[in-house]
Amino acid sequence: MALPISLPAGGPAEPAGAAVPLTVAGAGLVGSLLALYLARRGHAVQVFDRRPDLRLRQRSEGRSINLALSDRGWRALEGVGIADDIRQVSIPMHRRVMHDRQGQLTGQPYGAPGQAIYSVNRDQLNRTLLDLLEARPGVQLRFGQQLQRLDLAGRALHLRDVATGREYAEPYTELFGADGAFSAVRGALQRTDRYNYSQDYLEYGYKELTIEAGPGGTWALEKNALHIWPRGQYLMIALPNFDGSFNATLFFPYEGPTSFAALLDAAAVTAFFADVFADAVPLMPRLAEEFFTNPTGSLVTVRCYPWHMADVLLLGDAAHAIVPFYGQGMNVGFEDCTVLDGLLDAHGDANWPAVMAAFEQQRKPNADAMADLALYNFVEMRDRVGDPRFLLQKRIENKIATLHPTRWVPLYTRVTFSHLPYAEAWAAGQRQDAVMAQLMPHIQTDADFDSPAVQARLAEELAAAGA
Ligand SMILES: Cc1cc2nc3c(=O)[nH]c(=O)nc-3n(C[C@H](O)[C@H](O)[C@H](O)COP(=O)(O)OP(=O)(O)OC[C@H]3O[C@@H](n4cnc5c(N)ncnc54)[C@H](O)[C@@H]3O)c2cc1C
Ligand SMILES: NC(=O)C1=CN([C@@H]2O[C@H](COP(=O)(O)OP(=O)(O)OC[C@H]3O[C@@H](n4cnc5c(N)ncnc54)[C@H](OP(=O)(O)O)[C@@H]3O)[C@@H](O)[C@H]2O)C=CC1
Ligand SMILES: Nc1ccccc1C(=O)C[C@H](N)C(=O)O
Repeated sequence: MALPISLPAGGPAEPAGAAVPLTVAGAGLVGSLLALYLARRGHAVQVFDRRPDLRLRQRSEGRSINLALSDRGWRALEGVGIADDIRQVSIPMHRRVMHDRQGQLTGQPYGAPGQAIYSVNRDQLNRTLLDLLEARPGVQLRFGQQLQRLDLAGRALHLRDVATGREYAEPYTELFGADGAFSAVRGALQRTDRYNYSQDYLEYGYKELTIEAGPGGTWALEKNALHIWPRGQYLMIALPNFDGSFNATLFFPYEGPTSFAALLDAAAVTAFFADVFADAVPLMPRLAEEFFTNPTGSLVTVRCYPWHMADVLLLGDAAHAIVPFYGQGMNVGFEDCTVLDGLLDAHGDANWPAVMAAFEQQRKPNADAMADLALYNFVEMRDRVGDPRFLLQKRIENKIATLHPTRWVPLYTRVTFSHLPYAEAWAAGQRQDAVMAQLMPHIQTDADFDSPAVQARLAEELAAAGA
């Protein structure tokens, strides 16, 4: 294909007779899983990423090292046959464990007995996906190739070889933008007429820190739990690793009296943590060093539309970056892959315009709902989980769910342990919140739930909510 551009065409030559490949921008979690789905359908696929091959480096770069994987993500991994392998290297977290300032613990199960979210190592998951991908015929992985500009009209990628600085152009037929929250593919769509785009940064940043393993690689905190230190205006969380350590993340204001801007030296950091996270500090011997060495990440919600234009489709964080508080960002992106695969079954592998149009119509409302849910869970995690009334409310909701299992499925369960569209889960959750707002003023203790007055009220509220 002739390119209407002046840069030299380049990149590895296509093998003679090979099918024209589909192109995936980004070999992160979603790009590599998507490419695997496409390759399994018999497509030739080329994937490029600006970073070097992560399988060649010794250790991770120290950013969002582990992730919570839940049912939607598992289903997507099952679709490419690697769920069982990943399960072997993941740690189930059955409940939240909240740490108050005195080090007192309270627990809150995530779902029914046996249900859990799973802590997985980002690098390990990405490596596994890349290994599988590389083993497929017709797949070309190209690392260290940065998309600098996309020519939508000319169907051409302008790439830069990061190691050599060489810039070159390359044609594409169908392009999948899975290049993350700061997507260059999306950047090109944004410059088209009537493109809808918004980005909302929180006034908070995040810092990843380490809770060290106990003696002999044991876990110094409860292993099968996600730990939360809710402190009203900020919080710290920790997810377990296989080696006995935990990855802790501090979500903290950028500015103000209690903020990153106010903690300027090691003494200030150590004193602050000793005051507010007293039980964690003895387990964090590298706290001050890590605090000043590890980067502070920003937290952004990106909404945009359309996701599909001129043989391009956005997926994963490129289409819908959300704040991490529900532990769903990767799961949404993985569900994108399952949905796209289903649409290819329905429309056929040659009908890309129909598939891409159906994809964005189906996914956009659900991605928007998940973005709202993630912000909702921010308030829950930093503040509400520390409130005994909130924990009482959650216990009451569990009782309602046990008594009326078909009429009351908890919001967390719908989001995390189901495949219900996120928009439906969110709408049901809002109806339940309204019911609980009516009920809770009549409930001061767990036992109050059984009183005839409360039961009568519950029946009325359930009927009114159409639950
Ligand atoms: C602190 C934190 C905690 C999180 N925890 C969870 C969790 O527990 N559970 C969960 O489900 N989700 C979680 N997430 C969200 C999750 O990390 C993302 O949703 C997920 O990584 C999105 O995958 P992706 O492939 O779309 O993007 P990415 O993983 O960012 O991959 C994008 C890829 O594109 C490449 N790229 C970028 N720009 C270019 C370019 N110009 N040219 C070529 N290549 C490019 C990048 O190098 C990268 O490899 C968390 C996020 C954060 C920040
Ligand atoms: N929704 C959210 O709040 C966030 C989501 N994420 C997601 O988490 C995943 C992994 O994150 P990680 O590997 O740490 O990725 P990074 O945060 O390291 O982002 C990758 C690259 O994006 C660029 N970048 C980072 N922050 C910004 C910013 N605020 N504005 C513009 N560009 C920026 C940087 O490029 P350069 O070095 O060229 O400046 C960075 O190297 C990704 O999926 C990302 O999509 C990451 C952070 C926040
Ligand atoms: N993975 C995360 C990363 C950052 C912040 C929260 C999470 C969670 O998973 C929270 C969990 N879903 C919860 O509701 O307790």
